Amino acid sequence: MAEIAKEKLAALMLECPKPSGIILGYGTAGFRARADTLPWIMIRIGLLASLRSKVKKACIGAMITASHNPEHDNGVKLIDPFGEMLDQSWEIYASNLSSLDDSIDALWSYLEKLMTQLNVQLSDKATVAIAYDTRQSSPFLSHIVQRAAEIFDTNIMNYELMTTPQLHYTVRCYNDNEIYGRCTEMTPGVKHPEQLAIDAANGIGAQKLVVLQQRLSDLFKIEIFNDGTQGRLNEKCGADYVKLYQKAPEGLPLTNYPKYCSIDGDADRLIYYFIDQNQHFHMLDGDRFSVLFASFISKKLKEAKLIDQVKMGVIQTAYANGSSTNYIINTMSVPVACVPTGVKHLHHKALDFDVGIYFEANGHGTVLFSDNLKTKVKAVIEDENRQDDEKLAAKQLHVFIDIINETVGDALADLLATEAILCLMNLSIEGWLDLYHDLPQRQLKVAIKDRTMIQTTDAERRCTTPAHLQDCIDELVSKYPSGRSFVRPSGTEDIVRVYAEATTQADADKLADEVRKIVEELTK
Ligand SMILES: CC(=O)N[C@H]1[C@@H](OP(=O)(O)O)O[C@H](CO)[C@@H](O)[C@@H]1O
Ligand SMILES: [Mg+2]
Repeated sequence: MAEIAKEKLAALMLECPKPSGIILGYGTAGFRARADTLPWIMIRIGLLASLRSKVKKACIGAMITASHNPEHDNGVKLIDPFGEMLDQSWEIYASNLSSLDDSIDALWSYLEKLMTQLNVQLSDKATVAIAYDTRQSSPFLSHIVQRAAEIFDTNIMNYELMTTPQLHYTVRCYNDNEIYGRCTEMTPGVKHPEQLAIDAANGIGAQKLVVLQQRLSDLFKIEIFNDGTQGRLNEKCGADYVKLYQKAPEGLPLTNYPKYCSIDGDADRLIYYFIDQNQHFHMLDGDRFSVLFASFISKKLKEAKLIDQVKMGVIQTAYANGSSTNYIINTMSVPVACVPTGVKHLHHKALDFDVGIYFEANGHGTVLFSDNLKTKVKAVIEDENRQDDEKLAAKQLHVFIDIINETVGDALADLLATEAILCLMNLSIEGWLDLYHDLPQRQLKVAIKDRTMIQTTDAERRCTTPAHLQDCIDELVSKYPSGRSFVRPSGTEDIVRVYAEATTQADADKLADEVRKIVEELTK
C-alpha cells in the first residue's frame, strides 16, 4: 500500500511542482498567496488534513479561500473537529511540510517520521470535508487537496461552494451531531425588522443570503447588492474595504435604506453602517457587536436571575477602539482581555468564560457559551417555580445560542443575531451607535524590506525589535491627548501595519504618519 501511495504522490508532485525560492508559512489564517503559486502546497495540506483526521479519529475541514483579499489570491486553512481553527501545535507541521524541498523522498521520509511520532498508519480511517469560495482558482485547488488526501486513504466530502463559517459549522455537526445540526427557530413575537441592504462583496455569501432571504421572507426584508453578477470579488466593496477606508462600498444605492451592512468574500466578517440626514456615513464595526451582544446577554442573564452565577468576558485585540474597551470595562462592568491578532487567539481566550464574547474590530467574531451556562439556561426554562419573565429571558438566551455559530465568526449568523437583538431591545441603529463615541483612528500599511525585523510583545501592543522603535513610538504618542499607537507585521500580507488613535482625526492621521516614518527609518 505504501509503495502505491508513494508513486501516486510522486505523480501528483510532478503535476504541481513547487516554484523555486518560494517560502510560505502557516499564518494568521493558513496559507495565503497568489493563486497561481499555490497548487503544490495544496498537496501538502491535503496530506496533513488526512493525518490530523487519523489522529483525532474525526472529520477535519479544509477551506479554500483568501477571504477579503483580491480575486487573484487564494489560500487554504484546516478546521479542527470542534469547528475551531487548527491547533497551533500542528501549524508547525504545516510550516515544516511547506518548507521541504520538492522531492518525493524528502516529503515521504518526513511523512513517515510524522506518522511514527503521531502513532498512526497510512491505512487508518480518515475523513476530510472540503469547501471553497467563489474564486476562479478555487475548484482546481480544492481538487488537488482532495487527490492528495485520497492518497492517504481518506473519505472526502466535497461541499463545493460554502462560506467559511458554514464549513466550520458543518465539521462540528459531522463530529458532534448530538448537540449540533438542529434547526433554529426564531423567537415568536419578534416584530418585522426594518429593511436592510447588504453588500455581499461579490462573494459566496451572496448565494447563501438568497437562501436566507427566501426562508425568512416573512420576518426579514433584505436586499442583496454586489452579488457577484457584475463586479469583482472584494473590489471596492466588502467588509474589509468599508472598515479600512471607513466609507460605503461601491455598487450599493446610498439612499432609501435605513441601514446597510457589508460581509467579506468568504462571509465570516460583518460591518454595519448608515447614512444620516446630513449625508454623513457612520460605521458600526466589530467592537460595536461586542458591546451590543454583551448588553443583550447581560440584560437577559439579569432577567433570568443567572447573572451572579456566570463569568462573562469580552475578548479584543489591540485594534479595538479605545472607547469601546473603556465602555465595556467602566460602563458595563464586564472584564476585557486583549490577545494577539487572529481569530484563533480570541477564540482560545473566550473559552475561559461562561459567556466569551469576541470580535476583531474588522467584524469577525462570535460568542462562546460554556456547558455550565447552557445547563443553567435550560434549567430555568424547565423550572415550574420560575416566573414567566425569567423563563422568557432564558428562552431568548437559548434562541440566541441557537442562532449564533459558536465554531467561528459567521457574518450571516451575526447578522441574524444583531437584527433580533435590535428588535428585542427596541434599539435603532442610531441608538446603537450612540452607546459610546469612537476615538478617531487610522490604519496604514507600510511596505518594508523584511517584516520579520519587527517583533512584538504584550498582545502585539509593544515592539521588542528593532531597538529603539518602541521608545520612539512612546515619545510620539505622549504628544497626543488620549493617543495610542502600535506597529506589527501582518500575518497575511507582506507588509507592516501601523495603528493610531487620538482625540481628532487630524491627530490620529498625523500620529500614524509619524509612526510610519519612524518604522521606515529604523527598518531600512
Ligand atoms: C488588522 C486586521 O484587520 N488584521 C486581519 C488580518 O490579519 P493580519 O495578520 O493583520 O494580516 O487578516 C486576518 C485573517 O483574516 C484577520 O484575522 C486580522 O484581523
Ligand atoms: Mg473572511
